[in-house]
Amino acid sequence: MSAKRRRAQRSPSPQYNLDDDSYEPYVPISQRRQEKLAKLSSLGVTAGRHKAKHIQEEQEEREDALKEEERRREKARKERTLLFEAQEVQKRKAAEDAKKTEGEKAEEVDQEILEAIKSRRKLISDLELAKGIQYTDPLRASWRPPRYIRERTLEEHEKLRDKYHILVEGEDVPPPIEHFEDMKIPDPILKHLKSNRIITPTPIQLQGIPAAFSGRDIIGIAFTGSGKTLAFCLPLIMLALEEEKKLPFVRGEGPVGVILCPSRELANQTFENVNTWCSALARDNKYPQLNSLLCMGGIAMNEQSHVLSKGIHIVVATPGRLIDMLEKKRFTFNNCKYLCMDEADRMIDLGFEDDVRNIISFFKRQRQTLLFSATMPRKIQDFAQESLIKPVLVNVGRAGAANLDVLQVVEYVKQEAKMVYLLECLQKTPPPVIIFSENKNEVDDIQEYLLLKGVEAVSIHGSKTQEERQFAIKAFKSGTKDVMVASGVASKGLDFNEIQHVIIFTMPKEIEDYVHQIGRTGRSGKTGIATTFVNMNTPDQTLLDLKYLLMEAGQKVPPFLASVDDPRAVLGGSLKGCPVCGGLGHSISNCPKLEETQRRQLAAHRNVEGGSY
Ligand SMILES: Nc1ncnc2c1ncn2[C@@H]1O[C@H](COP(=O)(O)OP(=O)(O)OP(=O)(O)O)[C@@H](O)[C@H]1O
Repeated sequence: MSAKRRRAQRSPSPQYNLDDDSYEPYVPISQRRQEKLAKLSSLGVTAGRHKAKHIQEEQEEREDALKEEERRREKARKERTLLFEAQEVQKRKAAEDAKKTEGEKAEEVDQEILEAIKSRRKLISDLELAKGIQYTDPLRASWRPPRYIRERTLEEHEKLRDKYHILVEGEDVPPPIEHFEDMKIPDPILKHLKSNRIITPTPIQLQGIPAAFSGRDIIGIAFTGSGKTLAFCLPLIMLALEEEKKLPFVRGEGPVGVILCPSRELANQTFENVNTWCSALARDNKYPQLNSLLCMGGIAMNEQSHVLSKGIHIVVATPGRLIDMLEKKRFTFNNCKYLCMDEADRMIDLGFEDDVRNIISFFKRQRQTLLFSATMPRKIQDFAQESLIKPVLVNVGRAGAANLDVLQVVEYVKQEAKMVYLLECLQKTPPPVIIFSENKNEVDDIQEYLLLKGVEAVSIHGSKTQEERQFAIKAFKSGTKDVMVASGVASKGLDFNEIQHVIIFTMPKEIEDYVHQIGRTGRSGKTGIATTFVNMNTPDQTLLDLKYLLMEAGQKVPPFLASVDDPRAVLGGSLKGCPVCGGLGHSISNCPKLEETQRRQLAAHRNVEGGSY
């Protein structure tokens, strides 16, 4: 083989081998130049776009950063302003506070406490609450004042109220009526009242009775012994009479209304009054017999089975037994439309509030609600106003003021000298006399001492049996016994005839209790004396309450009492009465009643907690 042929076999020429990968076809220079140009120009545009995008992004980032910075600055500026404002407010407040007297500051604290304790549930039934029932108008009544009274002007009504020192609040208050004869009361009752020397209405009656006859809810406040019982019993008797006339009651029907009392003694006394007036009515053949039921602890219900076997018109009750009877369905409140609470401030405050709510939940229809008392602190009045429907407030004198027919004597008697001085004190007037003490043991000690000294004395307090309590009251009322020694039980509402003298052996902490206690004398327009022993053991605050009460009633203030300074006056605060208990000598922040309430609530709370284990 020639050398030329062998070279050709080992290394073939690239131009001729078409299967070789490295083969590149020939492209003319002009075409290649154009293609390069196109490639370059296309590369240039993309880079421009990328670049523009990049620039825009950078720009946006810068703007965002600027905005962020601006926001931070604004926030800081605002914070600085708020801080500044807060500092300014603080400075202003400090300056204002500096200007305020200690008294004004104390008043602010009192206001805060009052606001805090104000939040109470309205006195409406759970059923009404659940169904969202809200009555807006008072019950309709068929009674109307006589035409000539309706035709009087509002000024004439107001003049009459002024004449009797009656203050009223409320919408469309019914007119006052000066004579029982104009109230359309049935003749037999009028005659009976007359025979008991009840001839003209007292101020609470002349405004309270027309308002109640008109179907209005009432908050009635008038001093002790001013005839409130008739003012709330008579409207119920009239209502029962009207219902009975429409359709006579048969077994299982009724009652039309209920009167609630805080103690058995008071319930018993009110029941006797209602019975007397109903009997007076039934003695006249023109009128039907109205049946009333006394419903309170301590009496066997079978004693009353004869009443339960007929229709019942009126129930007078203490809360506990009433709830028991309602739960046992001995009668129902399906058609009950009158609820009255005597000594109402006590009923809807300490101790009974839950019972009252429970009782209200048995009502199935709208009712007329009446609250009566001699003492009614502002806090309770406000609460009551909220719970009633367009109530009429009838106020005779300041709520919680003492009866002006009572001569109040306050004496400083050392603790160890009290018993001996008591004997001397008993000589001031002829019997009957009531002696009050706050403490059950002290009541027993006093009675024992008096019995040893030959004084005919009986006693009542919460630890005595019902029989003992009833015996004591009967013996004292009938005049068999000259002196009754009692704890607070007997102070509220009991109407003993002709009591000449009340001796308060231990001054109660709450001034309301004092007002009720001295109110056992000076009733029904008669005068009486109240002697109160105080000494080192009587707290200054109680002495202050007493001092202001004496001043208000225009009574002599003994020097030792006059010398008790009021810290509020020293601090320059206002001397308004306490809204919780009505005491004039202290503010809410040191109210003994509030302390007592809190103590009870704490105790109740502990009991509940204890019970859950
Ligand atoms: N219009 C009247 N005229 C004369 N005496 C009356 C009149 N109304 C009631 N009384 C008599 O006055 C006395 C006191 O009445 P009542 O017990 O109703 O007073 P009160 O205002 O309820 O007192 P308290 O706040 O102490 O319960 C009773 O003996 C009663 O018979």
